[in-house]
Amino acid sequence: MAKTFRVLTLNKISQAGLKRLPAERYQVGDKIAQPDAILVRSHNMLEMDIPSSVVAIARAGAGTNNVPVQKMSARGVPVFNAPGANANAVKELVITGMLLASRNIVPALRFTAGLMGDDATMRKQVEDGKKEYAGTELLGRTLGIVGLGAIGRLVADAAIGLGMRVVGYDPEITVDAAWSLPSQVKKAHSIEELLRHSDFVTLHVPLLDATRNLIDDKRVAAMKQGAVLLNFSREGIVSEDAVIAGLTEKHLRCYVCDFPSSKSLSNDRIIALPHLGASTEEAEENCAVMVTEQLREYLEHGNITNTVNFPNVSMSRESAFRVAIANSNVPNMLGQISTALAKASINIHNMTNKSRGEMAYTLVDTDTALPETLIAQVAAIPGVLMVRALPLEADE
Ligand SMILES: NC(=O)C1=CN([C@@H]2O[C@H](COP(=O)(O)OP(=O)(O)OC[C@H]3O[C@@H](n4cnc5c(N)ncnc54)[C@H](O)[C@@H]3O)[C@@H](O)[C@H]2O)C=CC1
Ligand SMILES: O=C(O)C(=O)COP(=O)(O)O
Repeated sequence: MAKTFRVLTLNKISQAGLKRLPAERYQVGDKIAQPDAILVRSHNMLEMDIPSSVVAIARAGAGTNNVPVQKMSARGVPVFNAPGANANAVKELVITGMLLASRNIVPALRFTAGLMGDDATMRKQVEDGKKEYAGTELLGRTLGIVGLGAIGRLVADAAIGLGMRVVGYDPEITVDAAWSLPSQVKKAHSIEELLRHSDFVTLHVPLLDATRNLIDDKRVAAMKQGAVLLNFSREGIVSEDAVIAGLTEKHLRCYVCDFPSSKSLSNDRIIALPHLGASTEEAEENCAVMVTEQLREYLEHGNITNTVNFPNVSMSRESAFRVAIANSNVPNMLGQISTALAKASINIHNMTNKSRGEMAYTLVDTDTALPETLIAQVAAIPGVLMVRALPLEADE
């Protein structure tokens, strides 16, 4: 009988994705014990005791700072995500954020909500009061984009469409990303250069040690007088105290973010949304479909696409017997693995091996099944982190 997989969900995952895990082979739910895999969105897993049964974690979204990636790497567990699957949703909210700030929409709505009297009285209050909320236009203003990945690129495109000038900064931009950038995007050579010239600054970088407090008091001071800062990345990328000081001194006009805090709620120059960046039907479906498909390929065949800690590795199945091995990227691992197989008279039909940083991953298809004792022997090779036998089921 085909092995069934147990998948624990730590957040609500779109049904469109869950449907990709067929009930004949997958038990999915928020109470699953001893899971093979975990599906998650923003649930904080950093302090969680992750069961040893877990062989994969799938984040239905972009950022994986809520997952203990290093700990999982040491256990040979890949952490999947859904690059780009929610980028359009975030882009649309960033454009919304610029418009909310530039047109003073939040205080204007508060004013409207406080209108009283009959319609004629209200009309008079509107015409007398509206001058308080006069704003500025985006056309011709400069938008600085820090991080030109999936979201940053789309924001650049949309802003150019609205007639803005765009300057970008991303020292680690991929070749593909650079190719797909609109040619109008000017390159800044440092964050400071970008901050100096931008009327709006939007951040689209992951939260890493290198990006924590990326916008601190010095960088707030380096921003243009009257600039608007937008943070739809992560709370920790911006020093909230530095921004609040900049707002108090009227150096900054407004801070728009997706991460409310007690300080931000009491500041009327801060527009804080409840982490809504990826909360659209489309983004939730895209992310869930992408990660469940990737997860299924991995659980059933060992193939890996889109993780943050493993290389992409895929091999088509020509034999019924496959073993997947995650190991430290150190010399002679492949030698030891193939020697163990040869000594057990197992013939290798096909094999692929790739590495990424400290992690290496190998798929070996064999002509005959690997006995349990041989699997245990391979697992015991120092540096081997995870071994899984993945026989092709009769009905596949
Ligand atoms: N508010 C929300 O609901 C959402 C927030 N996010 C956040 O946005 C982040 C970015 O998402 P994507 O664009 O999809 O990721 P991505 O991986 O496609 O792009 C990130 C870009 O940041 C660049 N980068 C890294 N370090 C940098 C630095 N120090 N300075 C400048 N650039 C740097 C990378 O080279 C890459 O091009 C995610 O990691 C997540 O934290 C993502 C989706 C939804
Ligand atoms: O994809 C991301 O990085 C996000 O921040 C989206 O988070 P969510 O899936 O909406 O909890």
